[in-house]
Amino acid sequence: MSGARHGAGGASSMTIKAILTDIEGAAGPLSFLKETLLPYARERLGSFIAAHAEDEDIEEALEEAGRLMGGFSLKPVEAEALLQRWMKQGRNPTPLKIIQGRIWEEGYEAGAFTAEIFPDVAPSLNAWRDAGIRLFTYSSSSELAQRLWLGSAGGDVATVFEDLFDTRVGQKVEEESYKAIAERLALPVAEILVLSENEDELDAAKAAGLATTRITRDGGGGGNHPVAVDFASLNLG
Ligand SMILES: CSCCC(=O)C(=O)COP(=O)(O)O
Ligand SMILES: [Mg+2]
Repeated sequence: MSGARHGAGGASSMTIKAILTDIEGAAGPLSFLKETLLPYARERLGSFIAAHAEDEDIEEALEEAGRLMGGFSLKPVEAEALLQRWMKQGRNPTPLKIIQGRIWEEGYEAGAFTAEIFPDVAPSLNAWRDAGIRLFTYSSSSELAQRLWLGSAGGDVATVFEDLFDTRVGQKVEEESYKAIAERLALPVAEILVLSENEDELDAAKAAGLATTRITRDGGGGGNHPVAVDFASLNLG
């Protein structure tokens, strides 16, 4: 078998060849991000930048942060203030996500926390893969942060995924990001199903022509997209 029917969208059921899933909110609880990961990063941004400003990836991230601000070269203290502001505003620019990922790596290694994954996720992913569906993530978190999360949640869930997309392909609320991913997958947009809890992300995916399902977890309904309460109840026909 090399795909599955997606009927949740109504009359125009189509063959789904790939699933692109969000992590926080769809595959794991948003509370882990909001109550554990973000505070951990917020408290350590200053000391991490001071200690790692000359690491190649951090230096590049800081340069990119300066470019996003109009071409400034940021002193460590200015960089910290900027990143703290972006976090407060709930923004996900790539340099911030790269640096957060590196801070979380230290947290995972120190045993400060373990990621949480909903129990239906791994069995559903395995079943979809066995049905011939190609699996991908697309998260606002960096590829490193995704690998850490997937590897920490009991068994390495990362192995079922063909690739992990992050904001280097574009922001999740931008239509162009989904078109770029479809090109990378070499699949027609309508054959890719996007799973997320976030309506704005799904609106962008739908505008690009991809199939969408909102994973609600709390059982809420409404909105512009088919809804499933979890991965196990997703209707792939
Ligand atoms: C993979 S853990 C960190 C999640 C994160 O940093 C974030 O911004 C939310 O990611 P999502 O998977 O909801 O795009
Ligand atoms: Mg999410």
